[in-house]
Amino acid sequence: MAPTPCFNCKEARAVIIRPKNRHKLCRACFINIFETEVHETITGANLFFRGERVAIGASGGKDSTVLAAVLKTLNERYDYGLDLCLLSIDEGIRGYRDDSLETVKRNAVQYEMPLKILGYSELYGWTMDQVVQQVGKKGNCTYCGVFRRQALDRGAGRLGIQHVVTGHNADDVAETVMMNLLRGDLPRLSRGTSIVTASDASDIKRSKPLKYAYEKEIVLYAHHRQLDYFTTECIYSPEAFRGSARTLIKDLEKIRPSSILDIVKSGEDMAALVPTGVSGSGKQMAGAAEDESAGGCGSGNGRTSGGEMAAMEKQLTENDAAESRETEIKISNGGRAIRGPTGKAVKAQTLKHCERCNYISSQRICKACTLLDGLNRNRPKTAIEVSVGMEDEEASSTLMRQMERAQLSAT
Ligand SMILES: Nc1ncnc2c1ncn2[C@@H]1O[C@H](COP(=O)(O)OP(=O)(O)OP(=O)(O)O)[C@@H](O)[C@H]1O
Repeated sequence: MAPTPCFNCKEARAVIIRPKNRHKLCRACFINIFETEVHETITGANLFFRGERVAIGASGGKDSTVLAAVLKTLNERYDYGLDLCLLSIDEGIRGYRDDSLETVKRNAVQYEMPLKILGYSELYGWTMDQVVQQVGKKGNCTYCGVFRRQALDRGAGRLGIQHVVTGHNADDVAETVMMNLLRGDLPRLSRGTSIVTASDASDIKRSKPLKYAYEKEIVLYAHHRQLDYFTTECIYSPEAFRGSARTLIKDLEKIRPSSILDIVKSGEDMAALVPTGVSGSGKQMAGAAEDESAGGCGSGNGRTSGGEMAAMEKQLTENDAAESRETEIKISNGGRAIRGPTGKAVKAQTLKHCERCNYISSQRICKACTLLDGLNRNRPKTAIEVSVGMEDEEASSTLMRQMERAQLSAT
């Protein structure tokens, strides 16, 4: 059978069926179309200004690696004039983040971008391994998510950078829309849909240049550009509700590929109904700093039903091998109040700074400090349990330090 020509250039052989619209494309056209679409997202939303310093939230996974590669390409091709760097948060998960950070270090060399790594242990006095030891696997994603959002802001602050971009893609956004729709939280749905989250109270703006890129296309792009990225998923379990929303999105995509973008668009339309003081999108927002969709992690874990993405990556590798042999807010419509997940009418949030750490928060004490309080209260018990069986000098001095810290936090 004669090879199918590329839908775009009509010349080269098509080797990719685009997940977004089923067009058959050659490698070069697919790469070019993918990059052009991200460029259009960037220019359409006026994401950057010339001379801007931008930190790429880099986890070493496919999304942020593709984001770094595409931004480098577009910055050169269209002369954006951006000063790009990589910012990685080390959550302290042995056997996962330590390995993925090795990938980020290689990416820093490959893309000639400076890299800053900031750890939870340095910022909070806890690694995620210690948190999980204390709280168990269930619910640990909440700690990790809250800590990471703040860590990205703090990392950017230390670098004197005011814009952090993350690799959240269309699937992530659709998932957030779905989750918040199912729990009846329109303000949060609106924040998760917004391409930019920024706050009057914070210098740090966050954005998602891959907002309209399908996860499957990100994998294809990474594969066809032979990018160096880390595939292992987080060893701790994902939040069950998020996992179910993911499965639902993936199932819908199988039946109707446009579902993902349709859900994103519907989310945007619904977001438009939410007044900015409530939604927190745009520059007037409140509370987005602490919003769960803002800083990752959706956790790659459980992202796809039945490890679909892993299977796709495996298939791609196999194909390659084969190839080588070949205030109460009313909406205008009806004047009904916007309701939050508890069914109560949502009031416009007032921005404050956390009394402990000064981070932006709609509460007196921010979420991270509240979580840390709980962890630190139980620290002496953990410190003793953790150290059972540790006999060397280093172990006992670690124990002493932990005990001292626990005592300090208890006073
Ligand atoms: N440890 C981290 N350090 C810096 N940025 C991070 C980190 N974890 C997540 N992010 C940012 O948040 C985005 C979404 O994270 P999430 O864990 O949901 O990702 P993912 O879809 O598996 O992304 P990736 O493929 O980039 O790991 C990432 O693309 C990245 O930009």
